[in-house]
Amino acid sequence: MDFIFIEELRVKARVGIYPREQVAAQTLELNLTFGVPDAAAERDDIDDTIDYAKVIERIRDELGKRHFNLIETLGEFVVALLFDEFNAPWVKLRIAKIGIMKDVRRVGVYIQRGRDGRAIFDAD
Ligand SMILES: Nc1nc2c(c(=O)[nH]1)N=C([C@H](O)[C@@H](O)CO)CN2
Repeated sequence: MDFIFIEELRVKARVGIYPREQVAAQTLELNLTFGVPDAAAERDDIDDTIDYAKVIERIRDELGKRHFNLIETLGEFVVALLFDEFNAPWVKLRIAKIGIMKDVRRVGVYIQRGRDGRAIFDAD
């Protein structure tokens, strides 16, 4: 399996348990890796792979119109989007809030999963 990675993607989203986080969007940083079929590289055709530009567009679009209490729930939503809309066989996702707590640069969630529910292996 080959892997596509998207690093340090900045996305605006409303996420958090506090009232101010429910009304105001904050910037999240996403690091995302997902599996793609080896056949894509062989045929050199965008239709055989997962278009990372479309992935970014869909994440921005969906996160822009919802509120999540927990960063974990937001993370599971993004992973489900990759499985359900893009048929990704394997996903690794790290999502961080930036600078929201004193003396903490980033805080967030890390999810790694195969579409069948198992963590198959690590892409690193
Ligand atoms: N496990 C979690 N703990 C906390 C979360 C969360 O999403 N998952 N969120 C918050 C607040 O919204 C925080 O971001 C405000 O500083 C606190 N704990």
